Amino acid sequence: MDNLIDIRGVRHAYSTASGPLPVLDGLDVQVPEGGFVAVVGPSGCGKSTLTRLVAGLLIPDAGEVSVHGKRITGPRSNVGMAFQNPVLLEWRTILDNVLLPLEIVPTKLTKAQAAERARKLLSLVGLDGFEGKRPSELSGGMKQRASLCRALIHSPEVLILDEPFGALDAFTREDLWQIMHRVKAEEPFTGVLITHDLRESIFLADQVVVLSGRPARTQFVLDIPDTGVRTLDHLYTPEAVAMLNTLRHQIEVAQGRAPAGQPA
Ligand SMILES: Nc1ncnc2c1ncn2[C@@H]1O[C@H](COP(=O)(O)OP(=O)(O)OP(=O)(O)O)[C@@H](O)[C@H]1O
Repeated sequence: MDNLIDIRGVRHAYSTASGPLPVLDGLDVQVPEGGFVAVVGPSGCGKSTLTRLVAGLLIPDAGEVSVHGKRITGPRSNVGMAFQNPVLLEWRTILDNVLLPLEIVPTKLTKAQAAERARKLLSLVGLDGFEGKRPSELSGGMKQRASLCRALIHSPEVLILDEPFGALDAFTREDLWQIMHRVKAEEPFTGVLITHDLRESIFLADQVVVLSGRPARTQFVLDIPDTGVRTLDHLYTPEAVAMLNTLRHQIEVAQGRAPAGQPA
């Protein structure tokens, strides 16, 4: 399968007052069309920097980032993004917040078609009836669902999720995971998920990439077998526990707290 996102041999350092800060050094991530890759790694290793590269907000010092075989040379509009903080605009209704990207990204949809699409997305994430509400009238999980709809409204080529569920309580987070599966089935996307939650990574993604400590390189890649419909019960199977142990060990290696090799 062709890779829609192809990151090869990327190196990058930020300029800081105290000199260059090397953040990435040997980053390789490939995401096939329709694929969903989770990126995990120690805090501050460069995960969000990776998302900026894919969005074209940052051009690497060395190596290549391409989407659909085209090298990225500047900001891309055909990307949908959702972050830990959903940042919805309080003076707009939920529907109008979801429609916001269409005011920036060119669209072939008429106003009526766009509104219909926004309503469909809101319904898909269980927010029927909330279209006319203001963000402050929604819970944290509901705001995050609205922000997911906003990220998808323009049918982006690439969906980037940077710890979107990180601030939610455990039960709401699990709800959102299941909603993500529903969304992916109805609105297929190619995505990159940044997360600190290993259970989330194996539940949602079809591949998990572990980054080393800073400057980060691709340290380990785990393919998650396609077992059909995933339910939360899958997280408690011996196979899932073994995958979580492998990933936990890799994180400890990345943190310099365990030697490379198989976990004991
Ligand atoms: N614009 C910038 N200028 C200078 N340094 C930066 C900039 N952005 C990020 N950094 C630094 O680069 C490093 C990597 O940051 P990044 O946000 O990519 O890490 P992260 O893995 O997403 O972090 P976390 O897990 O804590 O969310 C950090 O040390 C951060 O302080």
